[in-house]
Amino acid sequence: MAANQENGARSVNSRLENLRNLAPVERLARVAEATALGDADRQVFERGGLPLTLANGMIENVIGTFELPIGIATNFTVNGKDYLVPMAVEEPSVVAAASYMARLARVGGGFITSSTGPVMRAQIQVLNITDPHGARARILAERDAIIAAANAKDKVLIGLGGGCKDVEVHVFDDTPIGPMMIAHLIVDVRDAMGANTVNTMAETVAPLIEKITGGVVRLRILSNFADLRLARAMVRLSPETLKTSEYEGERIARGIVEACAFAIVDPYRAATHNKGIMNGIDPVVVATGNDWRAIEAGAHAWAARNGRYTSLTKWEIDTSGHLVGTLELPMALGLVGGATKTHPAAQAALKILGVTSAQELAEVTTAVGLAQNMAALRALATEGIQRGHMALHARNIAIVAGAVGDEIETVAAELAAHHDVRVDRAKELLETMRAGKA
Ligand SMILES: CC(C)(COP(=O)([O-])OP(=O)([O-])OC[C@H]1O[C@@H](n2cnc3c(N)ncnc32)[C@H](O)[C@@H]1OP(=O)([O-])[O-])[C@@H](O)C(=O)NCCC(=O)NCCSC(=O)C[C@@](C)(O)CC(=O)[O-]
Ligand SMILES: NC(=O)C1=CN([C@@H]2O[C@H](COP(=O)(O)OP(=O)(O)OC[C@H]3O[C@@H](n4cnc5c(N)ncnc54)[C@H](OP(=O)(O)O)[C@@H]3O)[C@@H](O)[C@H]2O)C=CC1
Repeated sequence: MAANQENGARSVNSRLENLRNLAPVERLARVAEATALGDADRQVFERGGLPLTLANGMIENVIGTFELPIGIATNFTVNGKDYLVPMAVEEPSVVAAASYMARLARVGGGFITSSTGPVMRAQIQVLNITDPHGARARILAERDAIIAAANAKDKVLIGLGGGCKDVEVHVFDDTPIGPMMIAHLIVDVRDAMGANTVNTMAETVAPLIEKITGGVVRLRILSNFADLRLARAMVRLSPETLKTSEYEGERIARGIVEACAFAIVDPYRAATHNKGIMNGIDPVVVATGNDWRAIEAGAHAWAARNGRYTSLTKWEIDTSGHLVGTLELPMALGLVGGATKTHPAAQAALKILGVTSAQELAEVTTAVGLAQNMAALRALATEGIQRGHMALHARNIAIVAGAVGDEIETVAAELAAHHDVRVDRAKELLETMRAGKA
């Protein structure tokens, strides 16, 4: 079904059946039709996303560009709206897994999400003070003047309803270099990721902070522990939806809850469990031109916020026997700023996604993280990860072994069918195939 663009609102049907069986060019046509993607944006994907001239303006000492595949996760419904989700990632089975869980979730209405406002913290480190608590009191007494100074320069952000909203002070009485006072600017960055925005504010108010405290300011930089900028996703599935030909739905639900309990108590497992969540989140962050290091830093800081590294998700069974999954984490994503506007593929990806605010982007991305975690736990708690993952990884192995063109699918299918996904086996198969043709 084509996108409905009436009144600026867009409605997409994300259940693009059979997309997996099309050639990439046919898939692009189908996605473009479904999302009413214009010719210029389509061409971005056909030709390769980033011209060298633009790349050269983005970072230093550019010698070329580095490409990743971009796939579309289908079936997502978030807060009653369908999304086709662009994911830029090198790992097989990630896009398939997200699409699969989104297909199951949509039976019960999809994902429910919410978020806080787009609020970031900038930190200003103040040294050489013998009375850090007195300095704290002086800063808080001058709160309004500090906010006014921070907001003096960024007229665009203020015009959009954003800007510095508050000042917090954290005192560390005992550090390796003596007492330290850290002032935080609490800034609503609207649709930006906000790092440059808040860094500029922190540098602007630093002389005022020195004057008020009598100390010396050193670092003036945002915190990637964006604990005031949280996104949340929730999903609820019936056992009937979860069941497969091999496993009862109740068994799968219980297996997912047990797997999550393992990650809640054991940091060795939590690291892998959370990596599985980031398997869903990072590809959307990359595809939309956002800063994935910032998202990773925020996620893991949040996972360790109570002093012990733990699971980012929670999986439970409610009183009616439904599986309920939740994910909450910092999600500092922008629709403007950074590379989001510079990179043509990021712009085209945002059009496919059809989000209209940074908060909406953060919420959809969090729903993808939750779906990805569910896929991994469902597989791990039942048949194991290797069947589904290695079957799709087999194409990679075939390429490593030297397969080209049609040989890739043929060799991969043979490897997967015998659950023997190894490069040396792929080479043997190739030799046999080529000898047979010669
Ligand atoms: C891989 C699947 C989905 C196969 O699962 P399956 O049961 O073989 O799939 P299926 O053929 O029955 O298809 C079911 C749906 O999956 C999707 N799907 C299925 N195949 C494709 C494909 N080729 N291309 C596109 N979409 C695909 C698609 O949505 C399809 O529905 P349809 O739309 O066809 O009605 C499943 O085994 C799975 O979800 N496995 C988990 C995979 C995973 O988690 N991968 C991440 C990499 S492993 C890792 O790094 C993380 C980890 C595991 O360590 C994290 C942790 O430990 O927690
Ligand atoms: N630790 C970290 O994570 C760090 C990350 N970075 C990098 O910073 C970049 C992101 O910074 P960011 O501040 O988002 O980028 P930009 O400075 O590029 O963009 C933000 C600016 O865009 C303007 N703007 C226009 N429309 C809007 C809108 N709707 N909402 C909000 N602002 C709007 C604002 O004002 P105006 O037009 O007046 O500029 C705002 O200050 C990323 O590239 C990131 O990698 C940098 C330093 C550290």
